[in-house]
Amino acid sequence: MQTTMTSLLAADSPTVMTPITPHLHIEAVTKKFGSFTALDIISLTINEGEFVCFLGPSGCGKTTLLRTIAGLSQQTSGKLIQRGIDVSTLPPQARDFGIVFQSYALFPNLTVFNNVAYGLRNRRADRARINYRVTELLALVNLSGSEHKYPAALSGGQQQRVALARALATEPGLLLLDEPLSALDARVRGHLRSQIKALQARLGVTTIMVTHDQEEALTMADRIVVMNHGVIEQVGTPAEIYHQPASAFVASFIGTMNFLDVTVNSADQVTLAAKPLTCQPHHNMPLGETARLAVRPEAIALTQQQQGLSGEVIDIEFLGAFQRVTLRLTGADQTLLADVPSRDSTSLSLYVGQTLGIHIPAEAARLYPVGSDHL
Ligand SMILES: Nc1ncnc2c1ncn2[C@@H]1O[C@H](COP(=O)(O)OP(=O)(O)OP(=O)(O)O)[C@@H](O)[C@H]1O
Repeated sequence: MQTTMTSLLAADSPTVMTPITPHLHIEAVTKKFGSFTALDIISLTINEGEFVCFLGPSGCGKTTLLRTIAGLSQQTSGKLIQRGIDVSTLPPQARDFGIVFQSYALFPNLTVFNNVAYGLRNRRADRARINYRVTELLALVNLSGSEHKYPAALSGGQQQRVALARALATEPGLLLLDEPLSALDARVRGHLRSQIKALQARLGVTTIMVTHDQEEALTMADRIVVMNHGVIEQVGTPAEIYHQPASAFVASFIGTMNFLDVTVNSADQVTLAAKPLTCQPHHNMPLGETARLAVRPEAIALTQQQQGLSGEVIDIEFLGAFQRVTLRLTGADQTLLADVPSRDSTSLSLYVGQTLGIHIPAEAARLYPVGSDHL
């Protein structure tokens, strides 16, 4: 049980004071493989009870960071402080975590019961304690009654739930999940996603999950750490990452984003297709120069009025809840995507070849330097 309370999250609520206590400090961790830098001076604090996702494209260093936290890979420099203890040089078995890998990694020759009991036996827990704990955990992951089965007799999703129970058996302070859902088919993945999230919230165990799946990160994480080329691009809640991407990389990696060439007129004014447009205030963007304006398709409103910015519909894609409309901007060789909710599409009576007014709200339009949006 953690007793030190280092800060409070309560700014706008006088009655509810939720303590925030750091669980893990990652301090300037660098990992080199020969001359290649896989992690470049990573610093991050993960709080007690948080669900944090490391998200990024293949090769960005997220697995290396998770393995370094577990002690399965030794950092070249930097420190790891867990609950106030410097664990930087401790071997994995001396660190306080449970881990679930992508490949279920269960012992094939042990029953479900014995797989889950494994860590407890290693710690010489008594028989009654083991029975109680394994029964409790199998109930938690909805696998009561499977005690005597062998892993081969279970589905992928069931095996991963056993792996989760096994990782939690010794009540670790930290749960590490290394792409735990990526080997499963989409339906099982969706189901297990909500099960893991509910279990984590119920147990309150600090959890770090590595994923390259943005939807997984957005739906499961309290905070997302977006990584690219061994550095952290942004740390934030799913809403912050989605609505206020700190870099063009984050903007292009998460969700669908339009990037449009504009000319910078002032701190919050640009010209797009010869029309003035207000955007979020920016800093350090040279006036008179070209920049990239990022705006999400769902933020754009299409209208029958054609004053101001307009475009010709060149494609309409039906996606159920909304229609994704591709428009070519009038007076510019640029296209953009706009999502029209299905309930609004009738009033617009959309058709290819039609010219429509395009409204881009200032709060949804952000500027980035040219060339920075490439993944
Ligand atoms: N043992 C190793 N020796 C040399 N290079 C390595 C080693 N392990 C990882 N790397 C390199 O470090 C970089 C980061 O690898 P890492 O596995 O952390 O990426 P990742 O973001 O988890 O990607 P993926 O989703 O593909 O696993 C990659 O370029 C990888 O090739």
